[in-house]
Formats: sequence, structure tokens, C-alpha cells
Amino acid sequence: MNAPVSPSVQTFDATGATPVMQQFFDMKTRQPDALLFFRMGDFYELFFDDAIRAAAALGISQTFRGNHNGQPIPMAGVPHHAAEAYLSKLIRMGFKVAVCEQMEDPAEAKKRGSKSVVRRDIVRVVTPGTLTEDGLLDARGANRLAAVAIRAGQAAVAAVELSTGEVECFSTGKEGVGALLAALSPSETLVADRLLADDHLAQTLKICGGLIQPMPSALSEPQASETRVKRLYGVDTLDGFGGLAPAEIGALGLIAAHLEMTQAGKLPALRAPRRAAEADVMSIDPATRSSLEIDRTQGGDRNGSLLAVIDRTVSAGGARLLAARLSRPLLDPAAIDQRLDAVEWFVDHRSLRERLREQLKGAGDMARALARLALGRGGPRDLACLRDGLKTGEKLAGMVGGSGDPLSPPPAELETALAALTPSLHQGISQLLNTLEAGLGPDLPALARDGGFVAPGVRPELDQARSLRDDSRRVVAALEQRLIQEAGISLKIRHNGVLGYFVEATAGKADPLFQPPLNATFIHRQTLANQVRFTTVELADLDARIAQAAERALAMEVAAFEDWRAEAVALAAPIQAAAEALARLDVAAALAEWAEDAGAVRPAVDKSLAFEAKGARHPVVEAAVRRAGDPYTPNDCRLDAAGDVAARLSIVTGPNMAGKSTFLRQNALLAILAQSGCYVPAKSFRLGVVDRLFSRVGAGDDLARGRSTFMMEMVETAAILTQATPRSLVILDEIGRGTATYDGLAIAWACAESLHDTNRCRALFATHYHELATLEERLAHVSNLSLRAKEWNGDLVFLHEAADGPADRSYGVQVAKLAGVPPQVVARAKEVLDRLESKTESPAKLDDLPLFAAAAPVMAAPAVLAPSVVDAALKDLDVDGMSPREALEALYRLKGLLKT
Ligand SMILES: Nc1ncnc2c1ncn2[C@@H]1O[C@H](COP(=O)(O)OP(=O)(O)OP(=O)(O)O)[C@@H](O)[C@H]1O
Repeated sequence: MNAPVSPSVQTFDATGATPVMQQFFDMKTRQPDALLFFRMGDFYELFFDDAIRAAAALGISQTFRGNHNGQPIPMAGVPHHAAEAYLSKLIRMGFKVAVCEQMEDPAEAKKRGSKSVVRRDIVRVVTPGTLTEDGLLDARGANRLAAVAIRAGQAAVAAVELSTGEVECFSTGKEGVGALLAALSPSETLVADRLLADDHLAQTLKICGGLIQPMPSALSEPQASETRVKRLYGVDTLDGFGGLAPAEIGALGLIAAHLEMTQAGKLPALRAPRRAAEADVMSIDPATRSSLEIDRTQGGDRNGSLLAVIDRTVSAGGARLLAARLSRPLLDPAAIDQRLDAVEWFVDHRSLRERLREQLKGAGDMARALARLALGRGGPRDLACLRDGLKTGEKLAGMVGGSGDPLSPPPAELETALAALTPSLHQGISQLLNTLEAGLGPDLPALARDGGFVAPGVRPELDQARSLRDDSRRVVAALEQRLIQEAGISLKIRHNGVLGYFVEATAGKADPLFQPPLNATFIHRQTLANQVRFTTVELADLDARIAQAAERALAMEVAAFEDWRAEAVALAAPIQAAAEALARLDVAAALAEWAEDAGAVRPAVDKSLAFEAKGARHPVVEAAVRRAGDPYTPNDCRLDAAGDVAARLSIVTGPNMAGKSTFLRQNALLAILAQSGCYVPAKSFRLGVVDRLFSRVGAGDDLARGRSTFMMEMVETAAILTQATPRSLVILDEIGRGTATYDGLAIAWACAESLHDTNRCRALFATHYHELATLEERLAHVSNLSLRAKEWNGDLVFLHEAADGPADRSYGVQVAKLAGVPPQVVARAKEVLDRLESKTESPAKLDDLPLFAAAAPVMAAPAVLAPSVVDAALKDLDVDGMSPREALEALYRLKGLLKT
């Protein structure tokens, strides 16, 4: 989303306004910070500043309409049938839009007097977090409205997905808000305005809160909040939600207030809040989430993320559930196992899985259809979506329940889903299903008011009105034949919204109709360039009868729709449960499908502090490498925070491009996949649950950020060192690289020691400081790993193989050669390196290293290398011919030259 646009609040002097403008001013005063879409006939018009801003944002023309206080009124408009596309664009740009509709037919208004104005009202305020239309939403992604509240030092984040009715509520400490928001990735976040004075919180919200809506602080006060939440759920007490904490009520209260304000009194069908404490889900801070590219890449694309690679779901609800699971891995091994049982069952029942996935494709998005119906924005197609979803559910329940394999009955996770999908277990649902199956015809319009969707034979009165209408149409056809005979010229009976039915003749041939005797029958109505239009007494009479019958038929259809809608909304809870059950089946089957495609295995998750991966792969890099026709090298990784069966901390070395970052990330992704209840791409994987995952990936990986991020890197490192527990998993990639060599080495060294001694967590620490390899001898639970490369006929070959022990050397010069650094520079670098590596020329050996001493080591005497190594290397650089990556590497090389 683009940077949110700050609302511009205008003040108006309404004196002397025309009645319509007066109405506009009234509406605008009610929603001063929203663009007002003011319905006038077939258009939504915008006026004054709104018109100017919307015209600029949408690239539509801005005109003027009349005057106000002697000034022309700026105006811009969008046709109502195309409004959704414009709305979508405005919302994406961060605008808020208030939709003001005509609440009556203009004819009704006329009855009150010729000067009276059509009644209008704001029916909805559209904000990013309150969208429900398919056209405005990504079907496979959630669209959440979040709220943050803090009470007595305790924080809560609540989130509602209005388009499916899902509500979640999390309690956390103040510092946990960022991780929760990053996991929820809301498109809009409500927060009491006084909390924005807290810089840290304001910054967190800015990074992961979507559009921030400051709310008057009074709205999150306990009493007001509680009353609003009760009203939202239509309950007398909140006890049924299991003792919500004051901060949770505050956050839900803000959501309730925002919904009241934006939905113009329509109540959404919300589910009871699903609550989770920080202790239930793996905490992944925003920086880690972004660097691991879980549901989107660092560039913001879904493609190339972990989610995109493993997602084999076939329904929108399934896709959303998988995304939610992957963004919030669980901590309870039993709950994780339940999910894994379901996946395993589908791995074992392949043909059933294939049939089930085929059925699921046609199931539609029940959750979103129901939400639209509840908010009065649904139509006959949404009812059909419920019908099809429930029907599919019934079929699937039969299919899975009757799988006929007594030795391997469906596990608990699937059993619960099946129960929610068996209509006979819920009388209301089977009744609704019968009603909709019998009631909905084959051709369904988007809106009930377009009619034609109620099947014949369902409502006798409707059938009567329809046959009257259709009979009359046959009479019209007969009348047309008679009039042609009578007039002796060719003519047609046509219909339009203004004239109703009329007779149309070509202008050149219409003369006789104006002459006696025909002018006694044909009454002139309209002359166009090529046609002349008439009516007859008989036709006018027929027109009235047809219009009446059609009107009655339509009214009956709309009434039928309302009945069915109400029946469905009253069954919101079981329908939502069925929708979720379909999503669960889809996710379990899809993960089994992926497991088979990717050769993934079931992980063993327990309460130990171990991490034992054998033959593991990075799912995203593997896919990319294979696409390029290369093989991917699987790797093992063993850690144990207790230090019993493996080291707690592994120092990972190896040349540039050897695969260090990939190895680190791969292991973090295994933990996420396993705790989300997914199979993992490995030969085997045993994991003691990880409570917090931290990843600090080197600044050098991103040129654009690399220059000024040493501070950022240190802030993130500080967070890790203060927050990681013995149950956490930390991956640190090239920490300390963005500063002077000795500072960097000292910081890296101290961090490694602290992780080992104080945090005592499992950690992988990739570094170019080979000096850190000696930690293995100095600390009890440290091991060395290296990603291997070897020289072959003067070239460097990357093996991507993680082996015990440190890297023998860094091969920086060879990598420079591979990267296309000019041969003379490479040759010179080799020469310099040889000298530096010879004992006599290299004074800075680690054993002499005065770690943490204030004095920096003295540079080697430059005399032998006069004028200077750096001068020479600089001179040879072809700066204009370098890519950014080559430039960065050259810079490091130059810094490397300074090292000694
Ligand atoms: N296990 C593997 N099997 C096959 N190819 C791999 C493997 N690991 C990494 N690669 C390939 O090597 C490339 C470089 O990997 P990566 O970025 O992890 O190296 P690095 O050691 O972190 O490099 P640098 O130190 O320059 O950041 C990857 O983009 C991928 O194409």
C-alpha cells in the first residue's frame, strides 16, 4: 500500500447553499476526513476539495457545477456501475471514502413537492480494513482490521477479518505488539491517539500496522468499550468469551466503535473472539519475518516467498488459512501433532485426496459470501455460494467419513471438520440447503433487485405474476403483427426505461402514421434523427399491465431473497464453522500434496531443546536452483541448547556465495514449517519447540540498505541479546560487518559469547571473521561448520556442502574473479594476499589480539608495498564498468586490504 494520505478536513460555509448542496454539506460534516461519494442518478459525484483530490488521484477530469458563494464548485464524478474499481484505487492509496446513497426513488421525492430533494444518507464508510467485496479483496489473502490497546502496562492486539467474520485477540507485553502486528499484517490499525505519543509504539505501528487510524482515546475507556463490544455481539455480558483482559476489551472496543461508524449501523456476522496469549504462538519479530520471506519477499511480492512455494490449496479459504498458520507457528507439540496427523492421513490416502481436491475447487468462498449477506451487500450469487459450499461439504464429509479404511480412521483434526460439514447434524443447515437448492434458479444476477433468480414452482404467487408478465409479452408480439398489418409499413414495438413500450418506425416511412385514418390509432411520442416513435391506447394499457406484473414479480423475488438471507444470517455460526472446516480439509490435503511433490517428511516436534535436521533443503532456493537446471545440495544441522547431543552455537564460515545465508535461513524455515504443522523438506527433522525466532541477516546482502544500517543492525542485535531465551532459535548472518574490521570482529565475538553464556539458545552464526572459529576451543558448546568450496584448475567450485570444521580460507579473490573483476586487479590482489598471508607480513594473528582493548592495532609498515596496496587496487578499478554488486565486493576487498 502507498503511504497513507493524511485526511484533509475542510470547513464550509453553507450559507446560501442550494438544497442539494445543503444536503452535501450535512453529509460532509458527518465524515469530514473522508472523500464523499455523493450519489446523483447514475453517478457518484465529488465536490470541492474532494473533487480536486480524487480527480488527481484517479486521473479523471474535474469540472465545475454551479456556484457556491459566487465561486464555481469543483466537481468530479465516477459512474456508479464502475465505482468499485475507483474505490479500490482510492483505498489502496490510503483514502477513506464515505458512500452517500439516494435512499428513495426521485419519483417519491417529487410527490413531496416539485422542489423537494431526494433523501440521501451515508450507508458506509470504506476503509482498507473494512472491505468485503470480492473485487476489492485478494481472495487468497486475509484483510484484517486491527486495534491496539494498552491498559495498566498490559497490551492487547485485536484483529477482525470483516470479510469472513473471524475475530482474534492477543494479550502481550508492550514490546510484543510489533511481532503480533507483523504476524497479522493488518491493512488498517486503530489506536487511541494518546498512545501515538509513545515513539516506539508509533514506529512499530508505522512499520507493520497498515493505515493507522488514530481514535479518540475516550473510545477505548473500559466502560465505553465494554458497552460497544456487547452491542457488537448482541450479548448482555462478555463472560461467554472467557474473561477478556481490560486491554483486550479496549482493543475490541475500538474495533466496535470503528464498525459502528463505518457500517452505518449494519452488524457484521462476527465469530466469538479466538484468543491467544503470547505463550501460544512462536514470536517472530518484524525484521526476522521480513528477512525470512515467509509470506512475501523483501520486495513485497507473494511470488518467491515460502508461502507461495508450498501453497497447493485449491480454495480461497484454504489459502487464507495456510497463510495464517504459517505466520503464526504454534508452541504446543500436541496441537502441532494434530495438524500433522491430518497431513499424514492425506499423504496415506492419495486417491481420496485427489478426489477431495477436485471437489473443493468448486466450493466457493462461503465465509466471504456470508459476511456480505450479513452486511446487506450480498446478492443471489452469494446465496448460491453458500448452497454450493454446504453441498460440497456434505459430499466431502461422506467421502472422508466413509473412506472405508477401518485401520486408519480420519484423525481428530479431520473428524472435527467432518462434523461441521455434515448438514444432518444441524437441522437449520439442512433446511437452508433444501431451501436454496429448490429456490435458486439457474441464472443468478449479482443483485437481488435485478430479479429472475427464484426458480419456478417455489412461490406460487410469483409464478402467477410472472406468467401474467410473460403472457403480456406474448400479447405485445401479437399486437406488433396486427399494427404492421394495419399500418402497411414495417414497424417494431420496443421498450426503454423512459417511454416504456412504444412503436418505432423508420423516419422516411412514418408519414402515413401521421395521416388519417392511422393517426387515430398511432399517437406520436418522439422524433429522432432516423426513427419516429408512437404509442397506441392498447399498447399503453398493456405497458401498464406488464410493468405492474413485473414490479410485483420483482417485489416478490426481493422478499424471497430477504427471507433466505435472514435464514442464512441466523445460521452464521454453523456456516462459518463449515467454511472453516472446508479450509482445514483443503490445507491438510494441500500440505500432503506439497509434501509429496517436494519429498518432505513429517517432523518430530517435542519439548526438548534439540534441533536435528538431516538432509534438509531450502524450499524456495531449491525451487530456483532446480529451475536453472542445477542440483540442490541437502545439508544436516545439529544443535542442542542443553549442549548434551550437539553444540548450542555453530559458527558457520565459508567463502562468499558458498551458501551460508541459504543454510541459515533453511534451518529457520524448517522450524517455522514444523511448528505450523507442515511437513519439512528434509530426510528427517527433530525439533524441540522454538518460542522465539530471531534472524539478523547481514547488511551486505542489500546494497540499498547496507550503507546506513550498522545502527539498525545493532538495534536488532540488542533485541536478540536481551530477548532470546534458552528455547529460542537465533540466526545471525555476518554481524558486525558494517563497521571497522576490529570493531566488527570484537562485536561479533562478544555477541557469540553472550549467546552462548547468557542467552544459552540454539544459534547459527555465519561470519567472515575466521578468527571466531577459535571459539570452539574456548567455549563448551560451540562447534564449527563450513560451507565448502574448492579450487579446480584455477577456478572456484562451490559445493554448498556443510561440513564440520571451519573454512580453510575465504577465497575472496577467487570470488572476485568469478564476479568479473578485471584480471589485472585479481592478479594484483593475489599477489598482495600472498604477502599478507605470509607470517612475516601479517602481524595480526588472533592469539595476539587484544580483544576489547581500547587501542587499535598498528598497521603493518607500508614500505614494502609502496606506494600502497590500496592505492594500487584503487587505481585499477574500472568504476564505470562495475555492477553495484561488483562495486560492493570491491569495497569489501579494499577494506580487507586495510585489515592488516
Ligand atoms: N545447498 C545448496 N545447493 C545448491 N545451491 C545452493 C545451495 N546453497 C546456496 N546455493 C546457491 O548459492 C547461492 C549463494 O548462496 P548464499 O547467498 O547463501 O551464499 P553466502 O555464503 O551467504 O554468500 P555471501 O557471503 O556472499 O552472502 C544461492 O543463491 C544459491 O543459488
